[in-house]
Amino acid sequence: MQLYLVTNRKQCLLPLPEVVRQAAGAGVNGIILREKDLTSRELYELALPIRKITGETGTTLIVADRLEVAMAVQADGVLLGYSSLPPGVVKQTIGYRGEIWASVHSPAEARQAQQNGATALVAGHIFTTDCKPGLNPKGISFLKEILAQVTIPVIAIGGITSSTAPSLIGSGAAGVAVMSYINNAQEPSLATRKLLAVCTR
Ligand SMILES: Cc1ncc(COP(=O)(O)OP(=O)(O)O)c(N)n1
Ligand SMILES: Cc1ncsc1CCOP(=O)(O)O
Ligand SMILES: [Mg+2]
Repeated sequence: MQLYLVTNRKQCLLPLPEVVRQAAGAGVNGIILREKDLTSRELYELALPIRKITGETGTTLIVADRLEVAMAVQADGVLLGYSSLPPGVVKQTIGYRGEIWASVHSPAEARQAQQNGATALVAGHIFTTDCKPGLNPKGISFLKEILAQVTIPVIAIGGITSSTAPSLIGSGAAGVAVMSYINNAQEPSLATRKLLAVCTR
């Protein structure tokens, strides 16, 4: 399984570019830059050094929500959520040629996203997480329902740690996306290595 870091600079004990540098250096497969509260200009300024770091390590960079920022920094793709442009608009109307990932929360959304040109899906939240307070986790059964609907890669998100990730091996998920476990770590490189050891088992 692949391992993706979803950024959250507010959880970080170090400056975000340093967390990204450590995770990328430790071998994470990709960075999903998700800082929804920033303006496009602010996100662009933050994305520039992160693009430089990921370029040096050959790590995939996906920008969440903001297609214009993804294009401006020549990221590998965009991750579209509820408040973003729909995948079909990004692909057909705009003609974006990069990766188009979609954040999905039901089998119907997953099917629709694939039909409209999504190249991968991020599905969750699978396990309990402080990032989705008061919301019941959807569990591995939900992941399986999504996998049954689509042929594109599906990445599991929500509550992924070195303790929960092993239960996803063999589930069919192409990867896992992690926020708290790495952003919030004293040593993001160590947290990344621990998760990679599980994911590559
Ligand atoms: C039921 C439901 N509605 C909306 C959201 C927010 O989804 P999304 O746009 O994917 O944003 P994040 O998942 O990145 O917070 C949701 N999670 N669930
Ligand atoms: C963006 C997002 N969508 C579902 S859970 C989540 C946050 C990541 O969860 P965690 O911090 O538990 O890795
Ligand atoms: Mg979501």
